[in-house]
Amino acid sequence: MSDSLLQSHRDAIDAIDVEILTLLNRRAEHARKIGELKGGGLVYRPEREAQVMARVKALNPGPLSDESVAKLFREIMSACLSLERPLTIAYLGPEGTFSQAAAVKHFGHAAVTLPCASIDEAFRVVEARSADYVVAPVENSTEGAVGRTLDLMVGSPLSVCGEVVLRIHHHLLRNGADMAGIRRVYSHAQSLAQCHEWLNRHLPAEVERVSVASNAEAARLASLDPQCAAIAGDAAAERFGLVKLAENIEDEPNNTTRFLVLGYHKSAASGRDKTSLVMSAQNKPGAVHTLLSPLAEFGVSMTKFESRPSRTGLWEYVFFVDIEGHCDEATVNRVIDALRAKAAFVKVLGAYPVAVL
Ligand SMILES: C=C(O[C@@H]1C=C(C(=O)O)C=C[C@H]1O)C(=O)O
Repeated sequence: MSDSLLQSHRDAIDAIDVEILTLLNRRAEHARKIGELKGGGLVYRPEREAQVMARVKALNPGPLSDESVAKLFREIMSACLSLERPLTIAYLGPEGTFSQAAAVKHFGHAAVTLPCASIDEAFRVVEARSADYVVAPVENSTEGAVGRTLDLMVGSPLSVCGEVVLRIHHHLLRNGADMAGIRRVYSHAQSLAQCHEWLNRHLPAEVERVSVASNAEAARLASLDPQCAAIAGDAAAERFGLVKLAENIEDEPNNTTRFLVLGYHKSAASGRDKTSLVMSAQNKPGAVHTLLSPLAEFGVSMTKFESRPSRTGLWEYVFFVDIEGHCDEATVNRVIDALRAKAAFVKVLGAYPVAVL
């Protein structure tokens, strides 16, 4: 490669960077003006952000991938929004958990993330208005529902206003160079379960598996004791300076966790939304079938169905149902009315844009 050719490309990049900088700041000025129009009220608009991301993906001429472009715009919007007011996002800590990674994926790096000791506490700080939104795991593709989040949503005054889908990669981490002499492996119970087969194949049976409150806590414990290892992700490995002895050890290669974003504000319709509901059925044969019949009647698709024991009676259940569309749209609205006519209890947990990234 000739030096002059290289230099000419670098000169072109320098000139383009000046243009990008000007345009970014022009964009930020508009966002700031919008903030003023909002008068210090609701600043974050999930439906608008989803539309901006979907639009740039659709318009993207390449060679950058649609995903790269969406990620860049996520950060641009995060920085623009922080000019209005930085958002505080509560999550199940400590720092380095997948919940924190999900919060950053959804709100970008300009948001302030607030680690909490439990999912309960993360809900409570938002309910008490000490943080703006909570990002909580709701289901994993290998392990199924996160019961605590579902239970909390039933009684919480917060509404779901977004979802985040995160690919989960687990690594075996240690404060040491190889696998010799590991006595104990720490991780969150869900992660131990997600790596169960790998652990059976690669570690002696006598190695103790100890479940702790989070993967980041597991990494912290492993960083203190060289006889111990942890199963956790990249963020925790970096945060506690651990060596990755084995990468991507999850049994299911498409291991993915879905998180929900909840706050006091509702999301308006974006054009591509989901509505999450919880309802109860009477305890008699065919009750669930009858309960769900309005969905078929109105041609509304269900993207999730999950049952949980209700806290009110033995062998009574509540059902968590996600449907396509926004509850403000006519058809979805009519379906919800029809469900209310059949179910003992229906609560709309929230309506929100389908995850774009
Ligand atoms: C600028 C706005 O406020 C925020 C920032 C956005 C952006 O940078 O594009 C989009 C939605 C809001 O979260 C807006 O409401 O349009």
